[in-house]
Amino acid sequence: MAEAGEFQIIEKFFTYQTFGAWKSQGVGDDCAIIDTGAGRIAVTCDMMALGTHFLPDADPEDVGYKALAVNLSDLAAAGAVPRAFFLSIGLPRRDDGWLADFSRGLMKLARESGCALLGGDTTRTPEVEGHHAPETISITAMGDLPAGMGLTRKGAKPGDDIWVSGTVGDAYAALKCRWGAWSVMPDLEPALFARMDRPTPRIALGQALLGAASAAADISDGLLADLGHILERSGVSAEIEWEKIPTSVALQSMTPARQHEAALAGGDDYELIFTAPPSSAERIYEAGLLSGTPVTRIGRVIERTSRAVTVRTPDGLPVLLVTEGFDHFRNEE
Ligand SMILES: Nc1ncnc2c1ncn2[C@@H]1O[C@H](COP(=O)(O)OP(=O)(O)OP(=O)(O)O)[C@@H](O)[C@H]1O
Ligand SMILES: Cc1ncc(C[n+]2csc(CCOP(=O)(O)O)c2C)c(N)n1
Ligand SMILES: [Mg+2]
Repeated sequence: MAEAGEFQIIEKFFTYQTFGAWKSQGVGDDCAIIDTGAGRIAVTCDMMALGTHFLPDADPEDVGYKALAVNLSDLAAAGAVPRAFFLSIGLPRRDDGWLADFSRGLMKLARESGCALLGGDTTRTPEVEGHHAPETISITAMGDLPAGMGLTRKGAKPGDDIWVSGTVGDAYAALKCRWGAWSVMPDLEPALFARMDRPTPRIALGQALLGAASAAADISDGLLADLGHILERSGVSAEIEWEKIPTSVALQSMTPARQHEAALAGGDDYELIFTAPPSSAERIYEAGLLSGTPVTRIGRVIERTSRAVTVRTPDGLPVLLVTEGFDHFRNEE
């Protein structure tokens, strides 16, 4: 995990050997997979903060929904069945209107996914120079797995196909539009914005991939960044075909450079990216059908080379990216 920024912090300060009775596969996956003795559980922890993860004018109902959705997406990447979550929330002030909306969004997804709120913590955010730090929400979510099962980022083999669910790039494009940097036809805006506000965790697909996929991750930092995590942990490289990457009509209406940036390096997609041997292709299509989730084959795993991912285009031109994917602490040491 020799990477810059966010991942270097985790490697340097927060990667400890496990001790005690509960062991996991070690940090670096979407979930810790733990054999408790009584069974196998997957646990994840994801935070959202105003300004970093949502805009000041975001609808609090969307914020509540998304705070749980991003955690359920990590459980989906492990193939786990969501069972319970804990909510820690820091608020600068009491605002019952905001809280009622937040809670409605949160509980809607909790009910839909059968994932119960079992505890948490509520604090006022600290006051520094007369200002309270903004709203910060942290959720820890847990699910269970069949004995001995669970998807991780390790296990991709040369020759495996690379698959992605749904479409990628919309949430990033939506954020760019909201910042006023990019634009789309007004009739395409609502669907685009919904992808940023209410991501769909691919829970049923993740479970259907158990025993069929060789490695999996959810796309939060960007397709290339999260595929990069699979490749690194599996000790392999990849070739991707740009024209196979599934994108929405809204994204396709933008310039090729913007499509590349959003789909490959944008993030906030909460789609699953996974690998599987070609002999499992029928099972993967079946998993997509059973879970009602589109799945697309976008490339293949190759032996490790000096380059983690090569993106091929029909005209053979290289794909130039202005960003390498989301990293909270890039270029900051
Ligand atoms: N402060 C921390 N202490 C211990 N482990 C951490 C810490 N922060 C992150 N990790 C672990 O490092 C790995 C990468 O974390 P990261 O938050 O990037 O997860 P992710 O699934 O790639 O992204 P996302 O959280 O957006 O789904 C995970 O296994 C996570 O549990
Ligand atoms: C206001 C605002 N600014 C930026 C973004 C984009 N964004 C924030 S965090 C993240 C990656 C996953 O985060 P994490 O690693 O913390 O789970 C992305 C793509 C947004 N949604 N809202
Ligand atoms: Mg994840």
